[in-house]
Amino acid sequence: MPSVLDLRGVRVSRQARDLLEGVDLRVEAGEHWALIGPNGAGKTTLLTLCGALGHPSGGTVEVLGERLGRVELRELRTHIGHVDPRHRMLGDNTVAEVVLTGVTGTSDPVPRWEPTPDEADRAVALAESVGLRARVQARWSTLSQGERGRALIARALIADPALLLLDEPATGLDVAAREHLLETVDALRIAHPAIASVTVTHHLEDLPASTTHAMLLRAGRVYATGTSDDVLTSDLVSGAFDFPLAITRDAGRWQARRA
Ligand SMILES: Nc1ncnc2c1ncn2[C@@H]1O[C@H](COP(=O)(O)OP(=O)(O)OP(=O)(O)O)[C@@H](O)[C@H]1O
Repeated sequence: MPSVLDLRGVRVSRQARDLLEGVDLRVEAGEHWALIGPNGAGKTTLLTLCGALGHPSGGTVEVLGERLGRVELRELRTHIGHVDPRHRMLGDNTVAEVVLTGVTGTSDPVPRWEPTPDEADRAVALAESVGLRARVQARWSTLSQGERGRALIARALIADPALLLLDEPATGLDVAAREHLLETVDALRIAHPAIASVTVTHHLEDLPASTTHAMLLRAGRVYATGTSDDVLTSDLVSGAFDFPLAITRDAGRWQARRA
């Protein structure tokens, strides 16, 4: 079986600057990766390639066994759930409508497109599974930031993705909403054991306990990569951030403070 993600020697250049250089990343089914690094390290740029939203300037990127550059990116994207906090929509859609845009792969409901009864049922079931049972018909403008984050996870899951990408899913959430979200992510990893995921975060505290692997990026290069316990050490994280940090792991969760 091909890897879910296989990136080799990847370079991304913009305006004569390398945003990524020499990046290798292989993600297998059932693995849950954290992508960590200081501002501007290239995390979002790397996630863009994983999500088949762009091509590398050099090296090769295979997503779900398909080589970028040789396949239609749009089709490939239907197998990827991408939870992006910058997700924008034009209309004030309901939670159920937002979840269903995961079927059409669009930001807003497609005019004259109707879900099958099965798709409509699945949208409601997924909204319920992320704790939005009472909010299925609520409009986006009335949702809290935590409810929006959970609605976007349900949207990402409706197409049964093999790969889930989470870009700073906990940003802007209060502590209770964050814990709720992390429980949701842990639970879905148990419910869908074959799914692979990559989560970008600035804060180790925002990583679900089910995180299996980590990559530290620094200035567009891989600083460390491997299992989360090998990579999320005080020495390596301090090196990546150029700041003395003490990393601890307690009951599966990580914490960082000044060393
Ligand atoms: N289209 C572009 N043209 C030029 N530079 C870009 C472009 N997109 C991103 N950059 C630059 O590339 C670098 C990496 O950006 P990226 O968003 O991938 O970093 P990041 O690790 O996600 O950062 P942050 O933690 O701040 O979100 C940054 O210095 C950014 O300014």
